[in-house]
Amino acid sequence: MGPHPAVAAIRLAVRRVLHDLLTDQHASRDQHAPVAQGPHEQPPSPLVLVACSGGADSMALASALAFEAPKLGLRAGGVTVDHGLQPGSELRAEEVVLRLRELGLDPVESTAVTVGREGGPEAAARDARYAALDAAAQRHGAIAVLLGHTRDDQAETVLLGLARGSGIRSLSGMAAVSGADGRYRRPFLALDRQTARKACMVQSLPVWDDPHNTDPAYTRSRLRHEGLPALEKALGKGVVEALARTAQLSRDDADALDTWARQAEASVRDAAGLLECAKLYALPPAVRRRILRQAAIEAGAPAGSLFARHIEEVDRLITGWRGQGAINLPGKVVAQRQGGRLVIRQG
Ligand SMILES: Nc1ncnc2c1ncn2[C@@H]1O[C@H](COP(=O)(O)OP(=O)(O)OP(=O)(O)O)[C@@H](O)[C@H]1O
Repeated sequence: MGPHPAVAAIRLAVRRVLHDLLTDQHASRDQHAPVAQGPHEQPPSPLVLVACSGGADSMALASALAFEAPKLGLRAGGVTVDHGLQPGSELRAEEVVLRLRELGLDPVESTAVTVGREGGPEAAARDARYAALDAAAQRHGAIAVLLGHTRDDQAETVLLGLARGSGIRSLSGMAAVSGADGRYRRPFLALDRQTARKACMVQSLPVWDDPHNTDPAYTRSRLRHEGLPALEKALGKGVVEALARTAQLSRDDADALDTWARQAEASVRDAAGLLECAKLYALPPAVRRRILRQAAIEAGAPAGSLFARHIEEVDRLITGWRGQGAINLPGKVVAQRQGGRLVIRQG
């Protein structure tokens, strides 16, 4: 008898990503000159880490990685991050370490971080977590770090982006591949959370439910427990899948527009490299605003504090010119129109 369908589904999702990783590995090895090896020196087999909170999604992911990696000649390890946000969090992290070792992962480690305040509690925890995962990947020379985000997480991310009102890039949710050199992989992005939970249940894997996931103080938690269920009630069960599909479509659209904007950018600059307002005016707004945003970032505006409303205001120097003064942007960057040129620079 084969494995339970939920277990088969999580393993297949992981197998696909491991295959992609091996293909990438071979491609990059072919590009580089072969490394001289002594007669008995065997290069260690590549290591893939799973980032595991101990929750159902990442425990399911860890179990599938432990099963699939050795079959493909890969080593499987795990990292759990102790955010130190609740009393006893270090004990829980140690428990996760034990569970991962029981699955046969090696190396396994827990890493403690200090969570700051910047950008709110969720963003601060996320920043600290990714910094720790990056460091762990480097320390162990891992070729990838797997994350347990599911289709449901993707749907939540799309809704959060929609509510921010900031364009299709934020509707494109999380990428299946991201981070430095495509280090982060999300094998479960097309898998529903129920399947991951089921896979843990039938494999008798104990899981830990993060109290933050049910804490109504967190936006994502409210969305998960109130927002999405209300949407499903109003629009039907397919809404999660539709939102995840929206993410993929939006990502493709956003990528295409970014490429278009990069190509158009050179053609709207004069001989001195200044942006010409008349040429910008002739471009579609989606392309023009991307060029303006990029120019502001290059002038020193921090991307994370540059919002759609900032760019809209700069855009009005092009499309609604009536002699406005200089516009202040984050990072002390100033945008102003001078003699048919748009000048964006640090003020
Ligand atoms: N403390 C942590 N240590 C290591 N990895 C983590 C930690 N918290 C989250 N992750 C990684 O990020 C992914 C998404 O986490 P998040 O808390 O947003 O979602 P989740 O649905 O609650 O996931 P899970 O059920 O695995 O906890 C997890 O699946 C895991 O891969």
